[in-house]
Amino acid sequence: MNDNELMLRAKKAREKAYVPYSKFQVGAALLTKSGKVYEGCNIENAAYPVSLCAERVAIFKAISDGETAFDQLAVVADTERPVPPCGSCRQVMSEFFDKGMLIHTGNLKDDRKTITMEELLPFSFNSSDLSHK
Ligand SMILES: O=c1ccn([C@H]2C[C@H](O)[C@@H](CO)O2)c(=O)[nH]1
Ligand SMILES: [Zn+2]
Repeated sequence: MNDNELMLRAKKAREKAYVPYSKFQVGAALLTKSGKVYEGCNIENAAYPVSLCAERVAIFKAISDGETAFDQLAVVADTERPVPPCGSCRQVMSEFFDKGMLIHTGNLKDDRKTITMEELLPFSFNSSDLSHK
C-alpha cells in the first residue's frame, strides 16, 4: 500500500459522505503499521456542530478497533488546493500520530501536498503538558 493507493481509498470513502447541509464531500484513508486501511467520510447532522470530519471518523474507527500504530493518512476533497484538515482534526491527529507521520492531502485534480504531523500542528498541546508539575 503506497500513498497513491491510499489516496484512491480516500477518494472511494469520499463517495459515502453524508453531507446534506454543506454538500462538501471529504474522504480519508488511514494506513496502520500492520497494513490495514480504515476509511472515513464526513458525517453531518441537522444540529450542525455535532457533525464529524472524515479524518476523525477514520481515526476513531481505527482506535475503536484496537489499532494504535499508524503509518500514513490520506485526505481528499473537491477543493482548488489540496484540502487542509481543520484545527479540531489536527488536535485529534496529534494525540495518535508521531511528529514524523505523513499526511497526504489532495483534491480531485490530483494536486497533492504531503506534510508531517509536526508541520501540520506545531507547538501542540499534549499529555506531557498535563503531567508537568
Ligand atoms: O478537512 C476537512 C474539512 C472539512 N470537512 C467537512 C466538515 C463538514 O462536514 C464539511 C464542510 O466543512 O466538510 C472534513 O471532513 N474534513
Ligand atoms: Zn476536521
